Amino acid sequence: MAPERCNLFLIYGSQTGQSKSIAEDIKTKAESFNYDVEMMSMDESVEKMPWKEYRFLIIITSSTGDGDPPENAGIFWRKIRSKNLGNDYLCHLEYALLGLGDTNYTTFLGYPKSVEKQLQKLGAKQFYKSGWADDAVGLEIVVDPWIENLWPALENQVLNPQTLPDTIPASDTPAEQSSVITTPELAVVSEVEKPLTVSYQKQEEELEKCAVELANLKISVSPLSECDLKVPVLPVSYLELKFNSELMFFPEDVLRKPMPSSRTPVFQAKIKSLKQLTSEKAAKTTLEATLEFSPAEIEYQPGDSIGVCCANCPEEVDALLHRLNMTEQADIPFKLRVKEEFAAMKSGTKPKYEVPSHLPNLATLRFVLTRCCEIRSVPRKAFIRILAEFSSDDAQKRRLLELCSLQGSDDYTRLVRQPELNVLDFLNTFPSCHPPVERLLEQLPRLLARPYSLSSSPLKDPTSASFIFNVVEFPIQDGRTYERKGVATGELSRMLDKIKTGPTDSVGPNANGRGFSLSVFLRTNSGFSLPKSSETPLILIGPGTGVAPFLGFLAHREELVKRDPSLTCGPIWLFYGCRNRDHDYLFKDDLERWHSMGILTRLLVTFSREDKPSQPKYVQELIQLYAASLVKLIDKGACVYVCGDATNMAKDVMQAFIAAFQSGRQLDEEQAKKAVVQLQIEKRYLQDIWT
Ligand SMILES: Cc1cc2nc3c(=O)[nH]c(=O)nc-3n(C[C@H](O)[C@H](O)[C@H](O)COP(=O)(O)O)c2cc1C
Repeated sequence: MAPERCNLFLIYGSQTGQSKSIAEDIKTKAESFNYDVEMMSMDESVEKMPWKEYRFLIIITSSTGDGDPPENAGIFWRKIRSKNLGNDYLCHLEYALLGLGDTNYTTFLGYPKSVEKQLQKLGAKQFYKSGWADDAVGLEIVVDPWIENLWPALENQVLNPQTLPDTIPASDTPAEQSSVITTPELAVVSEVEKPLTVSYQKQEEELEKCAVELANLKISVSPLSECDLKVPVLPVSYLELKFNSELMFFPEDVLRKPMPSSRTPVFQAKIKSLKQLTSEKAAKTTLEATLEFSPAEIEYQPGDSIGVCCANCPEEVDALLHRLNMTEQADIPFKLRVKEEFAAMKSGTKPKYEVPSHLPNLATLRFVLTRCCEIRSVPRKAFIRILAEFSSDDAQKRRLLELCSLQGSDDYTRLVRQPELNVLDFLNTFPSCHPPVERLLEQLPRLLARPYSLSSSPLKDPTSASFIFNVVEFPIQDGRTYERKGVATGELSRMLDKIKTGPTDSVGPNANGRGFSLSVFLRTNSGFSLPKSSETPLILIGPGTGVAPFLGFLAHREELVKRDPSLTCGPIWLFYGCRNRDHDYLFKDDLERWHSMGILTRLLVTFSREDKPSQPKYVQELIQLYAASLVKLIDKGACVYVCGDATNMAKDVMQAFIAAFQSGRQLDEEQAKKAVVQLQIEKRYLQDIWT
């Protein structure tokens, strides 16, 4: 309980919705403790600067791009760095900060760390140790205990303001960060749920029945199966659905609305072509989509990407509706609102509960589950707590409680998060669980647009743009109860199947029925664009589909040279990697043509699955081979661009450049690392990478 009526200012910076959803949880919990909470994005908070009416500030923010602010936190960042702010500008503020990042990125927690330093510079005092959560191992490992311990810290601070700890400076290295996140003083003190006793004999009978791959998800072992559990508080049920077949629902009105992450309008782009680039023998299937639009709708630059507002797989939505026993109501319009008891508010105050912003007030279940909700999202622990509540079988209920408990954190990470299970996997695995659909709508996050780097140049054709992607596939294993493809890549591959098997006229979903279309918006990426001068040497590293933006760069250069043959151009080196030259050497003809024209100075390709021991397998090995020339190019002002997999490739490539600087400039490892960091600071080592 809040020791006195107390205001909290809660702000979030979120690119893909995780920080926002954590902030929402904190708000709910804070209100249950009787705090008054004002919550908004970091950018929205700028108008309220300098927050004079608040004493306590809670910040939840992630890092995106390459240690950059999320899209709703950039204005905030500019504001707190304004030169005219004095060192005491925020000295009245006491803050707690939770940073979200991913150790796969070289600038782990870049933005939250920078925010913390800047807050301290402006005089803000830390009242609770910052939490640094790592998406690579599971955010909840840090987030859950950080939230649990926030309340005693806050209460203590309200009661004993003199005990404000000395501000703990933001740490810089990942090693320091991980020691912070695992610190034992974050031990949880939470409400203890009355332990549930269940018959384990029954569980053993179940074990025999269930498939081996589900056994671990469904069945626990001692000591977890025997201990008392600390589980999350059951979230309030606040939404209400009222079906009314006389209501009229127009999906187009909802689909035209901008996504929170889109700075540019969402529009319908026709698919001009969709084709498979890889041979049937290739291990991965790569497709190329070309979109058609009017130049007024989108004006892009090479290096930009496109956000595809995708739809969930219809069969999966059907299965979910069926499992929720809602098939018959699937297409009946409904009105969605906050239950009366929660909507009630004092005049002038904000309501405690609102219909989530990604859900329309009027829609059908099929529509919201197809277009609005991320039905593939990994259920958070609070959601699993709800699933437990609606399970009639004691053993299943107990197992669900274990999976969301503090004691079951390892199981949650290993059995739920790592295999990326979703709510349908849970409903399939726990057949006695029958949650009302409103509970899903309260918990499922927004279906996010999927970004793809554009692989074309507007100079070649301003009315079209292409992107390439691998069709992601997840087999039935590790608890996944059905086979699936990626959401957007699956949707595009289903379109391709229809194109292959029938005339597009009969199946096309767009207005005139002639073909297919996609809801898209442009995502500019000024941090990955071509240098202003065509004379700057370029070192491009993009194995697999990471080559996409570089195809745009090269097509752009080709057009520039066509328009002005006297243009002076610096050298371009491309490091590209495939598995096998016969199956997935994408854009071979274009690349060789650019090479023979002199647009591309060096075309260096590795083939990782060809049995030729003397040849390098991966791009980083090629970089090592050409280290001396690359260092010379960098000394002449070259920009290095890296695009593709963040988990291994980007780290190995950076390591290869560190080694190149060591040998090329006779530096020790520390000095070589600093040289790469210096390149990053000068915006000459640029990354567009993904996990
Ligand atoms: C395109 C992209 C870029 C990212 N860049 C970074 C980064 O530079 N540093 C980092 O620590 N985490 C990075 N991350 C990881 C996110 O910060 C992490 O997944 C976080 O949980 C996302 O929270 P949000 O949904 O609130 O934005 C990146 C994630 C994506 C998708």
